[in-house]
Amino acid sequence: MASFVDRVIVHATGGNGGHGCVSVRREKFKPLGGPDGGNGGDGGSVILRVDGQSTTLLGFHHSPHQKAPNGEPGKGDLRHGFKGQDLILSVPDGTVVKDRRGNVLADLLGEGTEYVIASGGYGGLGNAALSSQKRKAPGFALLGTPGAEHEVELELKSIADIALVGFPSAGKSSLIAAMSAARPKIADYPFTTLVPNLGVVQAGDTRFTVADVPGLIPGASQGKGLGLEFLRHVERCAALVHVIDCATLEPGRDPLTDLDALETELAHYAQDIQDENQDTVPLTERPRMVVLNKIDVPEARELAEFIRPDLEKRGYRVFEVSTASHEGLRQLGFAMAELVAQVRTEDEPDETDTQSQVVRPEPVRGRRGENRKGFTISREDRGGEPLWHVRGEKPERWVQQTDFNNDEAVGYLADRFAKLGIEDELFRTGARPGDAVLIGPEDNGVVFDWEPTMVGGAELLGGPRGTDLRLDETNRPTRREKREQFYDRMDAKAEARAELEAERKAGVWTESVDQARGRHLDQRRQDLPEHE
Ligand SMILES: Nc1nc2c(ncn2[C@@H]2O[C@H](COP(=O)(O)OP(=O)(O)OP(=O)(O)O)[C@@H](O)[C@H]2O)c(=O)[nH]1
Ligand SMILES: [Mg+2]
Repeated sequence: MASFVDRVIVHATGGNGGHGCVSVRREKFKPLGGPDGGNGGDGGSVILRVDGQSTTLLGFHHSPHQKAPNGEPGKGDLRHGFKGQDLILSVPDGTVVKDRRGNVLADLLGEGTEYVIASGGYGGLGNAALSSQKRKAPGFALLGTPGAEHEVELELKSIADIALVGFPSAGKSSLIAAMSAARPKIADYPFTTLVPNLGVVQAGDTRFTVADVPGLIPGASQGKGLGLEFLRHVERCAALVHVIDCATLEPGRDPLTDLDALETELAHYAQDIQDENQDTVPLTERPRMVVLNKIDVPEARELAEFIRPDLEKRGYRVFEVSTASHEGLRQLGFAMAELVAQVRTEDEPDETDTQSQVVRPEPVRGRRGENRKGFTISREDRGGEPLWHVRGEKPERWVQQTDFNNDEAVGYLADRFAKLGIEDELFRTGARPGDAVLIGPEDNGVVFDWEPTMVGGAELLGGPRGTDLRLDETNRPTRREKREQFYDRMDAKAEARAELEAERKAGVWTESVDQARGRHLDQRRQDLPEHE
């Protein structure tokens, strides 16, 4: 027996980004023509998209693992790698996406609505894109990052204007088959219908959808029969139609008891779900009608006529039909159309309902405690030694992009870290050179021995943040010292002058100081070559 598939687990893996390429242009007479390695292409994403043609999640039951293609690596001569194509998975309208803990991630309503389960990795830059004024010919390229990997649970909650509810074999599938183009399986055993069938009915100018859901039995809200598996489908329908079998020969069953049993189950279920969907009309308050089926059987017709007044007293509109002879179906169709039109005018759809939208998972950015630059540093102990744990979207991605066999690439990574301020932050939080630094998650990160020299900023090494050894070593004079030096100089000059004057007076010199300077300048002028 086919199993009831409207809840499946999907393991989605985004495609890996292609690696960037390292290449140098070759040209005749130009031995080093500059870098020309192309970029890798981004990996494809795994995306769910609501498709009106799709009615079941059965496909995922058979192939739960879905992987989008990888991006192609870049090549020389500036050829960039192709992007991996997104893998679009068609899902029925009303698919709910949950994580493995049962939290709702997205509720896909409306044709074309998308949800990205696992995004593809980034393609790596080639050495052409990495070249800059300072780094003219990079001997490295960035690696592509791996695609994201996520496991989600998909759950289908059918959306239709009207849901047919009733005991197994009441004739729900027969009814939808008689009124629409849907061709569900019909058979004389309970639980023939395992997956909901949707049919489109046209009555007059009104066109509406009807969902035929699996049969309901007492205890369903506690999980009996197919239990909650299908009560879910009723949840999204604007109106309900009770289909009641008037020809059943089962002991203990008659139309009124059946109806009570159905209402009790719905009420139980409604209570359970009401907390979740507070903005929708409660299940028990949705408009409903009663269809008494199988009146082509004489006893059934009698019974139907007999109980009709009772039902009407309870406030239901009642229709006696036979899906076999098609008796009463026309009136039923118009009554359903009326009901639908009434519901539709009551709640005009908001704009968001008609527009298809793209739902993306929350970006990793802005995690709690992260600083403005997008990373956190926390101190952990590992065997008595401190371990500085760095988390953040950027630093983690940069590590993934680095080819650790290439020193130049490692240097580039170090530059990026320093630029982001990780270096400064490590100093600030009290890390010491030689300490272990873990970047990324515990199980999948990269551990470095921290060597600030490698990263620049080595001069900060000796002292704590705010002090700089260079400052202590220099002897730039203060203003006061400068003034003192000036006076010293002046004094010395005055002394020398006085001494000279004294010597001149004593007759050691035959000319004054000024005369001597003038003579000296004349001499210099004569020595200079003539200008032409
Ligand atoms: N005589 C008669 N038999 C009917 C009529 N409608 C349905 N049946 C029969 O009732 C049986 C059950 O019909 P289904 O339409 O499969 O019933 P269902 O409510 O979809 O049942 P589940 O899918 O098991 O919940 C089938 O053998 C039908 O041929 C009717 O109007 N008259
Ligand atoms: Mg059925």
